[in-house]
Amino acid sequence: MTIIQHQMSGNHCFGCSPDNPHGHHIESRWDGQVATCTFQPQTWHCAGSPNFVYGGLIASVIDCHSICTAIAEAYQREGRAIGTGDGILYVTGHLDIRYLAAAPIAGPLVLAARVTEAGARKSLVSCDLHVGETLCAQAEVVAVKVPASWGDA
Ligand SMILES: CCCCCCCC/C=C\CCCCCCCC(=O)SCCNC(=O)CCNC(=O)[C@H](O)C(C)(C)COP(=O)(O)OP(=O)(O)OC[C@H]1O[C@@H](n2cnc3c(N)ncnc32)[C@H](O)[C@@H]1OP(=O)(O)O
Repeated sequence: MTIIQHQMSGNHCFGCSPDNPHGHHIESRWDGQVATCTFQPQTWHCAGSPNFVYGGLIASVIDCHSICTAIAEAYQREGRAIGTGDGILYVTGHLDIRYLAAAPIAGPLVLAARVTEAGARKSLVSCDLHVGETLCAQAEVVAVKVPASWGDA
């Protein structure tokens, strides 16, 4: 299955660049409809309790995974393989997360995202985050298309 981040060049993102040495290096697997991501939290990613994952980390992985899903879907809508031709870039306009259950630090966090509405300037992305059978977080993201030049170093 296509790993979205492996198809994009010039990505320096803390959450999703494969090349940022300090980043999370998330990988989003795209099947043409749904993107999935498995992220293994480390002990230092804990919240106030050592047993549960910090909410900001959850937001971070949801954010990147959802934006990369929007990018993948936009290339698909244009009939192009991800990363080919003129660059397509989206940023987060709005991120709305419901934290439904504390996420056990043992993880892994398993994310599934899909584009629910796609327009010329923005896409809406819905993302679920499970640990095991438990739905720990559910998010709605507004991904806004910006010029590819925003990705310039
Ligand atoms: C040669 C190839 C090169 C390729 C290079 C690629 C390299 C990179 C590769 C891979 C990258 C992977 C990237 C992952 C990134 C991770 C995610 C982040 O962390 S992103 C950082 C955090 N986000 C920001 O910093 C945004 C800050 N905000 C802004 O810049 C603006 O406010 C922006 C762009 C979001 C909106 O700008 P406006 O207001 O001028 O846009 P208007 O045209 O008015 O809106 C367009 C549509 O979006 C809606 N919209 C805009 N902002 C909204 C908001 N906050 N909430 C809801 N809707 C919003 C509007 O209602 C409008 O919708 P209607 O078309 O009318 O239906």
